Amino acid sequence: MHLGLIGYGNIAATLMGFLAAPGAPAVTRVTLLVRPGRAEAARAALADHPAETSVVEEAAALVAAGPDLVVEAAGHSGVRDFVPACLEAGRDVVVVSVGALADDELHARLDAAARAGGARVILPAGAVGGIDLVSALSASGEVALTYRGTKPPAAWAGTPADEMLDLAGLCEPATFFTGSAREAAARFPKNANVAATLALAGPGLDATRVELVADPAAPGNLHGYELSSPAARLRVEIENLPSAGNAKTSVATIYSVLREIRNRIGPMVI
Ligand SMILES: NC(=O)C1=CN([C@@H]2O[C@H](COP(=O)(O)OP(=O)(O)OC[C@H]3O[C@@H](n4cnc5c(N)ncnc54)[C@H](OP(=O)(O)O)[C@@H]3O)[C@@H](O)[C@H]2O)C=CC1
Ligand SMILES: O=C([O-])CC(=O)C(=O)O
Repeated sequence: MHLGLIGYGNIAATLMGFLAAPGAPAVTRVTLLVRPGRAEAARAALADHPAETSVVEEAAALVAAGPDLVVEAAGHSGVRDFVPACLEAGRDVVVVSVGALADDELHARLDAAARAGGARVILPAGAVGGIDLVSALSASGEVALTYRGTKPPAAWAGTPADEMLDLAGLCEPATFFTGSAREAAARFPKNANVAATLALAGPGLDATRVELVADPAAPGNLHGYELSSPAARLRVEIENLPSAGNAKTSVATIYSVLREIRNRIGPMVI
């Protein structure tokens, strides 16, 4: 497979490591799209990678390279800047920064671009699980979903939580946000993508209730949710290991992207 990758931060670099490991999906070529001025550093970092790699700085160059699948791992602005062009050119895109779709205008733009190009936007489960059931149950009638995201204080650094709490001095759990998934995704673009994923699979961005918590005793990044529907009730608690390169991002997110790649290559999808 020829993989297109947008962004070269924690997720992309860790993913490239996974793809270099024995038994990895057969990605033989990677075209990486980075911001202008970042290409040299990315080229140097990937010099020894077993796949054939090239680094470009414009969406047109990524599209021209002809990747079989594109993965966006560049945050909400990366979705806005580069994903529409990939879709219009007929490339399916795994959008990791799902919360970007909380912007209705961008959501509609992606939808139109995908239709125009005959391509698909693939929303991975990311750091959360059970999306298959949430999505399936959304057809069963009225669905209610409440999500709680709990992370250690350091994972909320640089977010609005910084202004609301003394993160470094926190001695007990503090709930600093309650609201809709749409609001959470917009205000916490690096931490509330999971809320958007659950909402898009389930009752929608405005109906999904979200609580965000900083907890100095949290053993990792915790994602919990409760769903009730006419067909089933569901209670999920996930304890995720933060990734080494970014405390905000759980490692499971990167395995989830790897799964999307594996499912595109192998004969069986699971
Ligand atoms: N679905 C899910 O469950 C999850 C989704 N996420 C999403 O994934 C994103 C990436 O996570 P992670 O890799 O850990 O974050 P990092 O901050 O480590 O990496 C983000 C990278 O994206 C690059 N970037 C930012 N804007 C653009 C742009 N417009 N064009 C190209 N590159 C850009 C940055 O480049 P530069 O160095 O130039 O700034 C940086 O290298 C998060 O921001 C979050 O939105 C994260 C966790 C879970
Ligand atoms: O990786 C995580 O734990 C979840 C996350 O940051 C997000 O939802 O944006």
